[in-house]
Amino acid sequence: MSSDSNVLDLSEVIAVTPVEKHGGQRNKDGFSDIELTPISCSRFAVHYVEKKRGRVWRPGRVTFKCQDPTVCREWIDRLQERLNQEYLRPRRLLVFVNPFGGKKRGVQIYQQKVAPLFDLARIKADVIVTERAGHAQDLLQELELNKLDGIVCVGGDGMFSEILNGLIVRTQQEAGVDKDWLAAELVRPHLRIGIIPAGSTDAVSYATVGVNDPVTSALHIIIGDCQPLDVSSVHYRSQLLRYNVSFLGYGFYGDVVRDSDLRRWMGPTRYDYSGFKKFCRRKIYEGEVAFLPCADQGSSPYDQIRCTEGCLVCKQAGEKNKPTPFNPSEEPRAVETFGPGGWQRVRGRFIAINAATNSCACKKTPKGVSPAAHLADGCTDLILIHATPRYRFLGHLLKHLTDSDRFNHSFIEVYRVREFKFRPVIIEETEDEQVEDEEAGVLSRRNRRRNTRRNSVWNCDGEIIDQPAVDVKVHCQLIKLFARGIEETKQSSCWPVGCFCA
Ligand SMILES: Nc1ncnc2c1ncn2[C@@H]1O[C@H](COP(=O)(O)OP(=O)(O)OP(=O)(O)O)[C@@H](O)[C@H]1O
Repeated sequence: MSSDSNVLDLSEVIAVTPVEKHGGQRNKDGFSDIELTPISCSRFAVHYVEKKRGRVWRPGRVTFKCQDPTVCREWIDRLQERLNQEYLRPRRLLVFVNPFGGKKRGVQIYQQKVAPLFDLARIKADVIVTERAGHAQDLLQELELNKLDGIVCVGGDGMFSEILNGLIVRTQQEAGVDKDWLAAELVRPHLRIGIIPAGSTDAVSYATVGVNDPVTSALHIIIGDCQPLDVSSVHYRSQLLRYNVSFLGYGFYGDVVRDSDLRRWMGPTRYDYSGFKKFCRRKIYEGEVAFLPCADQGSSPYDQIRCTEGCLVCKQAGEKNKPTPFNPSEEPRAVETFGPGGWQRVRGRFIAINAATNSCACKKTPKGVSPAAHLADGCTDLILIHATPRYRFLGHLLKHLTDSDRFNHSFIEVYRVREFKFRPVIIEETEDEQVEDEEAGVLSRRNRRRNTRRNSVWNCDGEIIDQPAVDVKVHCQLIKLFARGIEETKQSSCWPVGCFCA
């Protein structure tokens, strides 16, 4: 409900509860401390989503009074019945909590901010606090998932990535689809994923909800929001490496994540430290990128229009990519990969090769790496940053802070693509070495050619992929989140400093 309106949309009602006359003190998060259920109550509370500034949601509450307790009971029952008919609302969730993500507050965040709301909305949650990295992903291969309506992760992008990978791999296994085959048409998981942000960057939460606020995300889950999301699969030869939903970066951003991973003890500031360090070094990587452009999309990375709630570009892509019913007795189908545009190639010396499957917005880069990228159009924005002096690269990085045309540089090429491949060129470096001249029996300086591998790694949604030669393919709307895309607001936030975490 907006602050200037008295109309309450039933789809944004959290719960209806009986209230005792003097009960229901609010605490600072807006929860009611006393909720009693007397048989003869004459008041009831409607808990609803209250929209605050900056896309933040809070639980609001309005109390109704009835003269007759029977009428009151009837109101409660009817409204509850109506809420039960909202079939997209989850009733049972599996929740994974990473106790070590971000500022290590995952368990507290869940217990204090999320669990009371799930209880209020009568959602049954089976909670697992992870014991090690990879725990959630492993459990997703063996747990019974049939009775669930969704899976929730409490943590950052790394934790979300575990749930994403675990769920997609499990779905393909059950459907008999070969996940390693790049051309396979993947089967969409039926469970939605909810993200309660409790990490350092929370880029997926930013890109899909517009804010990293645990209460807001919990409310999106409760009212059963549904946002389809594109997923890229990253392969090396005939092997799946990872599924990814937002950012892939080789070169500068790969080096930053590799360096920052060694400095986890620094907390979220590790990204800024490693970013500064890698900016000063400015390594150049040579290689060839081949890509398949989105020929029929009617949108481009240079658009001024942003992907927001109810985006038409995503809607049209969804209609074109309706899943064909899966028949396990059939051979897995191959998706046609060579569209009318055909493959294109760029060979060069790059500071960075980035792919943004959505805007990749985060707190310090509010507009994202590619502001016009869509959540669910079946494409990724491939950004090639060619070798250039440091000051010009800095100019590009600083443009991440503003809405000005950040791709308007001669050293940057941007393409909206469905698929791409990268092959590095291994640089041979010449080094002066002291070697022993056996015949003369003296030490002399010689030029010796050494094969020195100077490869970067891929930053895959904040995780490291060591293999530089990758094939990447976007799977249109492969998963669904408990979100609704970015809601339009009048005010926009902009942070004063840039960040290097992409
Ligand atoms: N119990 C655990 N102990 C150690 N590591 C864990 C545990 N549970 C999950 N992890 C791993 O911790 C890594 C980081 O977690 P997470 O993404 O939640 O936080 P973050 O890295 O601080 O946030 P962000 O990814 O948004 O920057 C993940 O890759 C995940 O696999």
